[in-house]
Amino acid sequence: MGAKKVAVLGAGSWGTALAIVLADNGHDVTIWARRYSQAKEMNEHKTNEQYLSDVTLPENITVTTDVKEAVKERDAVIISVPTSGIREMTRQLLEANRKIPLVVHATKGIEPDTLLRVSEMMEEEGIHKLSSNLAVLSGPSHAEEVARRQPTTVTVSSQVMNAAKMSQDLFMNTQFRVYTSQDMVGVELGGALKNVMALGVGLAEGLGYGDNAKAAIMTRGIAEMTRLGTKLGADPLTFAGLSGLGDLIVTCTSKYSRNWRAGYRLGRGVSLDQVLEEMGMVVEGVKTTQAVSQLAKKEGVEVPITTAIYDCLFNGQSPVRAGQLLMDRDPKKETEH
Ligand SMILES: NC(=O)c1ccc[n+]([C@@H]2O[C@H](COP(=O)([O-])OP(=O)(O)OC[C@H]3O[C@@H](n4cnc5c(N)ncnc54)[C@H](O)[C@@H]3O)[C@@H](O)[C@H]2O)c1
Ligand SMILES: O=P(O)(O)OC[C@H](O)CO
Repeated sequence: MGAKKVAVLGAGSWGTALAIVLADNGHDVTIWARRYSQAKEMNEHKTNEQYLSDVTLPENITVTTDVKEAVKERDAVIISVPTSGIREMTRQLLEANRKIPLVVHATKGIEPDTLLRVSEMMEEEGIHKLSSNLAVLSGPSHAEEVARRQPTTVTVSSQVMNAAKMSQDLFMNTQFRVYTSQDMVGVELGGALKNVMALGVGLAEGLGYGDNAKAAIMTRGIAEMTRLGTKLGADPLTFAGLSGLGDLIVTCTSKYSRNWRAGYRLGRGVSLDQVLEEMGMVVEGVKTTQAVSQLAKKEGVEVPITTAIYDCLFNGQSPVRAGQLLMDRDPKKETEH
């Protein structure tokens, strides 16, 4: 593929790491950052100290705080802001009013209250007026490793196969291997739901529980994710892939995982407000836990692990008691739904 002009909206850890992949592929990359001081640092010093320290940005990345400028004459726009910023970001994109051949979002969450996936939020805001090619990029990929060119595999998914293929061509390189999928529902849900399980594993480890508890939450967690996802129209096999099991493994076991770290601190008895303040970066799993609890109730799907985590986060439940209640449920067959 020839060099393209690409905009990345979001200068956090993930937006910056994806911009590095794109710049390595020879594309001309413009990042949109919210804060002028950050844009200035990235342009002048080629660093992003707050979100990705020890990384030098390639020369073919420029940074602006003007969305219109960022998306001018771009072949593709990548959106990498937290779920809470998706609507505003899409509105700003619509205000810029430029047709875009390809839009890829890389956000992992579900909106509380509306219970919509990220692509559904974007559709509701009218993204189709700018582009008929909307894809999601997801999978086991911590920004810290991607930015250091460590081997990583992800999935790009779109209902439009050509959009998935275009995304694959844009991002793929020898350290960043990209698979395609047409199960956007499953890929988006996998990326969002694994964050809830990572909070749970962190909580358990914060309590001092060991690898058995970790394996239990991960394995019964993927069963729970698959059960809810299938009810919402996803292909169950997607949950065995990179955007499901793959991302669950990395987020529940990596030292870089913010969701795991937040859960761990909660398990050590630190309050949710303090944990979020300490983190200084988005911990998507917290709001997603609220959303998944509501979604499961609405769909009549049993999600005992999510419910236990929800109670710890929002109902003052003690993590020890929540764990005990999970263990004391009625006996079941392993494959029972
Ligand atoms: N960090 C990773 O390794 C990683 C990997 C894969 C996916 N993701 C996902 O990517 C998304 C972004 O995460 P991140 O790690 O870059 O977060 P981050 O906390 O590192 O950075 C968030 C960025 O978004 C900006 N922002 C915050 N609220 C905003 C809003 N309302 N509107 C516009 N911009 C806003 C911040 O200024 C910051 O630049 C999340 O959904 C996350 O789950 C992260
Ligand atoms: O650091 P986390 O827990 O937000 O996870 C980041 C990515 O989703 C891992 O693939």
